[in-house]
Amino acid sequence: MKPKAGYDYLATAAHFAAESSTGTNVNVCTTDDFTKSVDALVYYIDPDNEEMKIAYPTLLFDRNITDGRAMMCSVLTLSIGNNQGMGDVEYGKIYDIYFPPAYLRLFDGPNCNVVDMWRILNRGMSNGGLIVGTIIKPKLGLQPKPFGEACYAFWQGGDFIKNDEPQGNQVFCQMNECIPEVVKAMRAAIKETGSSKLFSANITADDPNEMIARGKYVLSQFGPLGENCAFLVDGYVAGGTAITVARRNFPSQFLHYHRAGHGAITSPQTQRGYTAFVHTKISRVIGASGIHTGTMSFGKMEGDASDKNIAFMLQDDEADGPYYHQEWEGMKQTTPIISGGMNALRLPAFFENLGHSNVILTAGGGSFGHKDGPKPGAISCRQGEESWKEWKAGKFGDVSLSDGIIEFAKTHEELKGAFLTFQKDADQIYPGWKEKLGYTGESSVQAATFDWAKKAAAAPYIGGWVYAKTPNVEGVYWNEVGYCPDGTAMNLAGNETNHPEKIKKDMHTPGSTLPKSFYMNAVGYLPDGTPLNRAGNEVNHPEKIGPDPHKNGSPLPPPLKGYVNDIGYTPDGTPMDKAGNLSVKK
Ligand SMILES: O=C(COP(=O)(O)O)[C@H](O)[C@H](O)COP(=O)(O)O
Ligand SMILES: [Mg+2]
Repeated sequence: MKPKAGYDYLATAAHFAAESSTGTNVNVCTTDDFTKSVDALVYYIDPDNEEMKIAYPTLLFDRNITDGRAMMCSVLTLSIGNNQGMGDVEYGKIYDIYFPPAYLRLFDGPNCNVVDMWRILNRGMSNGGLIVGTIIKPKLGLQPKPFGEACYAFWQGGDFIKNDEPQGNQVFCQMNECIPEVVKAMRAAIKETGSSKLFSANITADDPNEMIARGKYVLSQFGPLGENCAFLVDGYVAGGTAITVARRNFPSQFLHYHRAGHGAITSPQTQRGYTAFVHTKISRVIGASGIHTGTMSFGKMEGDASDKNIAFMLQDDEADGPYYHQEWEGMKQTTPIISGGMNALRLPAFFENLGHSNVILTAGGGSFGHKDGPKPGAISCRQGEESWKEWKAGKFGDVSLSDGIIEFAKTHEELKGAFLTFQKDADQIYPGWKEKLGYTGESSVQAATFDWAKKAAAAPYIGGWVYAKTPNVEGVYWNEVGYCPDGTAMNLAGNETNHPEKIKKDMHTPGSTLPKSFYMNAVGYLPDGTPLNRAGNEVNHPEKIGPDPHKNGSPLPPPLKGYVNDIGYTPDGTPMDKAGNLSVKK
């Protein structure tokens, strides 16, 4: 904390503590002995280094009326509330915060974390290693079908996909069309790869009811794959309350804390607020399963190699912050999610700095930017971990980390592909890589030369479609294709088994395209009048834009599966096809 010019350090510090506890700028006649017992106390000052330490009696902090538990918004309202705008304070920022264990226990803490992901991925319960993940890119602008195809393509090699933090229910990619595509892609990918897959769906909203509605909808679509589904919450912009809404309403789902916006207060350029360390520590207290921790200077976002202390504070049972030693007394870990400009080439040094690879990676550009596409992009990241482990185990002899990784790349196409794709990184991190890998090309290989959508669509289905019930309807029940979690193909699942004579061929073979889908928004217009065949990512592919399927006065497309109420009877016995407005239909 720094006082404004002309103000005494101790007096300002005391005012700061008073304003964040029992006091105001003057003495008030209502203060009594009890009030004084809950004053926040300044117990240390070092004016030269602009440091002060304040002890808050935990009694000051508000508790729930529902269950007596603590709430972080109260801690923050006091510790980083009014004091941020006081006339005698130049600036004040929290660099560390300590929670006495008895008080810490009153917070929810995480219920799930990477351990659950390892279990779902059949990697045991400890040291399961890197979760190779991505973010669906472009950040916005994909419609449901290409979104599902992007998931399908990445899951061929990777484990985990998250919605990018602004993706939700945009008009061109509504949840009720997009999520089924994701589930379809997940089912097919699980079958093909024989490995489980994970998806983190963004349920952030202003309204807790909306968040809960989104969460319930997503789970209803994932069905038996529910545990493969995490919920992403933009925890800085929507606030800790949104995190708690997710933590308490969906305690069994991995709670993915995205921190977009945090730089406004945590950046080292900012003299107010609190640091990324404090922000991240708080996320464990309130129950995030995983939080973005930046890349500790190895990626594109602000950060420092010493930020590994953030990871220790999140994952260890006791750890040192810059000022305080925290005991977590068994509170589960929050898993660091490393993200922001990461790719396979940057991973080995990152792991070496951290000392382990038990973290979640989300590499958007690092996967979808790989010259050969998202599958090799994902595999290259996994190889980034493997190569570091092999180097550490001495497999390449007494060579530098950089030389060890190059050695590994000689026999691993995907990692080699990362060198060819991310040449700028390769030049910086792996000097001499071109000669050592025998690469003679001059110009940089442009990322995204790979048309993953085309490739995903290349292999046709064997056997064709069996649901030609209504020739006009391209739509199908999306769960007619895919697999149950135990690998049972949908054509052999459920009541189909009672009618073996009717069982058709499995419509999906490894590598085959996902089934055609009919989107209710494939026909129609955005509020500004843009026809949907020219909306969103379609404009990036003018060669693919088809005619607008709707003309003035033309009939609307047939419904997917009829009206739910076109069969049956009303309570007075009227058949549904004669009820309501159908009774006047000629
Ligand atoms: O979309 C991305 C990264 O995309 P890409 O992998 O293409 O760079 C994330 O939102 C950032 O990681 C946020 O930063 P942080 O993780 O520091 O909160
Ligand atoms: Mg993002």
